[in-house]
Amino acid sequence: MHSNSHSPAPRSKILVFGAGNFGSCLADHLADSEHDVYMWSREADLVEYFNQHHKNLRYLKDHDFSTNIRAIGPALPEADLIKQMDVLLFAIPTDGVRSTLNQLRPRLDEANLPLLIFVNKGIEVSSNALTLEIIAETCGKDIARVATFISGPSFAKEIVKRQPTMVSVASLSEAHAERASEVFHQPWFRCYTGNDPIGIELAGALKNVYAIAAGMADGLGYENNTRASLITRGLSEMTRIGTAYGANPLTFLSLAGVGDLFLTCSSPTSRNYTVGFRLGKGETLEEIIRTLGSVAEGVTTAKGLKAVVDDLGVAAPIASGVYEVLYEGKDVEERARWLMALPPVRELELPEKAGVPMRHLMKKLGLDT
Ligand SMILES: NC(=O)C1=CN([C@@H]2O[C@H](COP(=O)(O)OP(=O)(O)OC[C@H]3O[C@@H](n4cnc5c(N)ncnc54)[C@H](O)[C@@H]3O)[C@@H](O)[C@H]2O)C=CC1
Ligand SMILES: O=C(CO)COP(=O)(O)O
Repeated sequence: MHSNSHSPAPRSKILVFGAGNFGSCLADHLADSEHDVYMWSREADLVEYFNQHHKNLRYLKDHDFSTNIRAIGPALPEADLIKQMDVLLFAIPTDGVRSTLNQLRPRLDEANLPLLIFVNKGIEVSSNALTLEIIAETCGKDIARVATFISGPSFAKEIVKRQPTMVSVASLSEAHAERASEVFHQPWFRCYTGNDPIGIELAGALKNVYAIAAGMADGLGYENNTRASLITRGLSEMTRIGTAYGANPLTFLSLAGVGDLFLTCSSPTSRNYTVGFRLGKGETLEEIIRTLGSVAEGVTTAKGLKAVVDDLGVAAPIASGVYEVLYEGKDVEERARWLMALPPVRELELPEKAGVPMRHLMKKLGLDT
């Protein structure tokens, strides 16, 4: 008999790396979906407290977590535990991915590889690399070709309350994207699959920089017209950069693109928006980072993005303005006036010469036919 309802995914053994807001929230979602969940943290006190109280000592402190999650750490898990896993989920900031994968690589059995899912949203500071490239460099091209990426409008604080949420899931291997979607998909958490992981990654990383810009505008006291314009021009800018990189322009209309851009540019729940808002109110970046209590990846990504944009030679005035405030000591209000005083341009323009970074990456992955 045909049914439209979703049949439950087979029960999987899942190891989540990272026990911050997003790692612990996703561990909770997966455990609630009947999977067996392990959650690794590098913080020994968090591990002990979590296993005793089913509460996270530092993040989402009010939430009662599923008793079906076992916290482990601070040492990274050994090969015998990893061998038992169907899924490894990475929920650590982009700048921690390379060292984590370097340590894990010898413990992975390539003949029996678990499904790898990445949910970080950023560009690595030291290399300007996206996560797909980091995976290729640390784990090899065969593992990178089947790695999967989840991104979209998904505040951890709302997922733990089971607010209806929808995300994009992408991989160069659509079969693997479908597996990742099956692991996560629930009536309160819908997944939409695709085959443009570079586009999904760029969208997730770049929206954090535009969220800082939107927060700055709100902090300066500008109102709804300004925010809506910034979101739209941010989308235009992010699509131009992504297309020049080699991503599919349509990806920027996805949940990971405009969906997450809209979310983070319009809510104080976003840490990136909050960084911008506080800068707009006159606080220093150092003070904001010291007191934020959680990562705002847009701050480091603005640096990597500046290098990427300069390399691609595309116009990205909003991203440049954010970079100049964060790293060149420019005044927020002066940069806002500078943006408004730029000469008029055609509204929608995609770059003619596109795809050089993507072609380099595909070559690294042995997909340059
Ligand atoms: N919080 C949210 O609503 C969402 C977050 N994300 C992304 O997920 C990633 C993680 O973010 P959050 O969990 O919110 O950050 P967080 O600041 O709440 O927690 C970060 C976690 O990563 C660990 N960590 C930090 N550096 C590490 C390193 N070098 N090696 C190993 N572990 C390290 C920390 O100990 C902590 O457990 C970020 O890329 C973020 O952009 C994506 C969607 C939603
Ligand atoms: O990516 C997010 C929600 O989709 C979280 O945004 P912030 O990192 O700005 O809090």
